[in-house]
Amino acid sequence: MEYTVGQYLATRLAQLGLNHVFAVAGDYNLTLLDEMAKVEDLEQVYCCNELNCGFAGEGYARSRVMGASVVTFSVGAFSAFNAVGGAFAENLPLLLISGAPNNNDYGSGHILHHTMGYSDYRYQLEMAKQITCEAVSIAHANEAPCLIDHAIRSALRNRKPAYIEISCNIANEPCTEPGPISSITNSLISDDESLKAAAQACLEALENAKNPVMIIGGKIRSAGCVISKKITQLGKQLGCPVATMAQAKGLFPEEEPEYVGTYWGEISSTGVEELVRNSDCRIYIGAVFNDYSTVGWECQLLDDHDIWISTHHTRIGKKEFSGVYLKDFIPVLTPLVKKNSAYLEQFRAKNHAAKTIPVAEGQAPLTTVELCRQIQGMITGDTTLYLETGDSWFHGMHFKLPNGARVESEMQWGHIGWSIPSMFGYAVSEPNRRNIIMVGDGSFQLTAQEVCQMIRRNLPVIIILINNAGYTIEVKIHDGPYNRIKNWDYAGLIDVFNAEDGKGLGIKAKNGAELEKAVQTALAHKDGPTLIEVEIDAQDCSPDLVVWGKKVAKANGRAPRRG
Ligand SMILES: Cc1ncc(Cn2nnc(CCOP(=O)(O)OP(=O)(O)O)c2C)c(N)n1
Ligand SMILES: [Mg+2]
Repeated sequence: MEYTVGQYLATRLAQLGLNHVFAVAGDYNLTLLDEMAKVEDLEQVYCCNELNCGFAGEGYARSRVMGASVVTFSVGAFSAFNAVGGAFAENLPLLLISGAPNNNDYGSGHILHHTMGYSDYRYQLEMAKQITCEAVSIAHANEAPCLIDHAIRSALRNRKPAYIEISCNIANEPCTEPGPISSITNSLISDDESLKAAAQACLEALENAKNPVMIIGGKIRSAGCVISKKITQLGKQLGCPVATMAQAKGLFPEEEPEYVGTYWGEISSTGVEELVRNSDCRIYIGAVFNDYSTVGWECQLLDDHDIWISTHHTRIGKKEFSGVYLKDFIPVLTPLVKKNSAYLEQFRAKNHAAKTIPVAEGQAPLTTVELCRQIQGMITGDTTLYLETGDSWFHGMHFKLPNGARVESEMQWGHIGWSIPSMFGYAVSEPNRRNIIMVGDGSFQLTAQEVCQMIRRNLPVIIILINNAGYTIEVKIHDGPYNRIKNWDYAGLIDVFNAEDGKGLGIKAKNGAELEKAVQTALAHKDGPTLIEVEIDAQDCSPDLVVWGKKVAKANGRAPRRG
């Protein structure tokens, strides 16, 4: 088979197991899209705009080995960059591919459309270098295979986005045939000596610990399900209490007896903050300590007794072991550790079991308590629940997840509106899961149009839209007129997106009885999305958000350092 640059790129993506690539057309990428379309098994999925296209690729990367989004130069790529920044912050391998100027124009002094209006077009590559682990520019066909492989390999090894721009007149130029994909997927291996030394140091630390506790953080998400399973085995082998940080909700099976709940400082699950604070050996795995996850820096931070295992290095007490990769370290450590379940038994004896939530009166105005009680009833082992930035984060922490259920959030980047396009990309990859989004009205207004793509592809995503008349999470941090928003008829929007042939459903629910009915309709509706717009009083929010909001406001309001 004769290969062109576009076909080489598409073949590499197909070899990695991608069946879809997200795109928005633009005259710098049309030939590239034509060439990529010639490769079987790699369907092009078109989005409404490049921000959503980037987030769709990010959502796909939450389900597959990576995601890929194709945009046009500058006017497309600049929008997509926000999603690329999010993928970087969330450790997700998204490949952003941009069309680029004709290679004859470089150095010509030509002013081109869709550029900044001067003749040096390298600014986009320089910008991409700041938000990816690798950024390459392809202006000659003979260098394409090597640069494409290098960018993809870097993204996979670093679990970070990468960037490829291809001159528009190169995409259909002939190039060599791709070799075995293993040259790209083979991962770095840990330094053997450091691996053994880290395991030994860890065992000594655990030997001396009376009350070890394992805390799982959000970096594990991008390490993939295989690692999650290995971490579960370690937790069970150790027999100690296991907590998940907010970003890692769902990354440890919650039906396991070792699971104790969410560790989120003062708003942790009952008894968990005290359990972590009183531990004499905290084993953090993939933990991310930022101002939000530490509730304004008021959480237990790393100390000399702690073990911190991250994706690329490990710190045990005062010793650093770089080049010890999580994927290698956990399987080496697990068979060596001794069970130490005394601390877990102590915790269980205090019986922190959550209280049952009573069913609200059916005609009473809907509350977040009743809403969450009903959402809990929707969650099954094949559910993926997206929690959008907002009060949804805090309610989401209290759901009990049956084994197999997944939660996705974006707590490091926190771009409101992320959940709609990211779930679109995720659902393209996983159409048969029960895909549910919990999203606020404020967030929804940023990226709502991607619901029309869910309609176009008959994806049965269930969108629980919380209409609480504004930016409640911001109100609880710091209120002002800027937190009020123009109301929409959110449920009515579905008719707009349906146009003549769509199968989306839009339902309003203002009390428990209407919500019950809407949920049953949504669960039965399989050939399109269902948006359930729930009316919630603006003052009704998670008590955890009120506590968290005050602490974050305090951290934001620290006086400037003098001198
Ligand atoms: C792109 C982007 N722009 C602004 C913000 C700041 N922000 N964070 N949360 C919000 C409000 C979220 O409001 P909703 O989605 O309605 O959520 P809740 O009312 O809290 O349920 C803003 C405006 C942000 N996080 N991301
Ligand atoms: Mg809101």
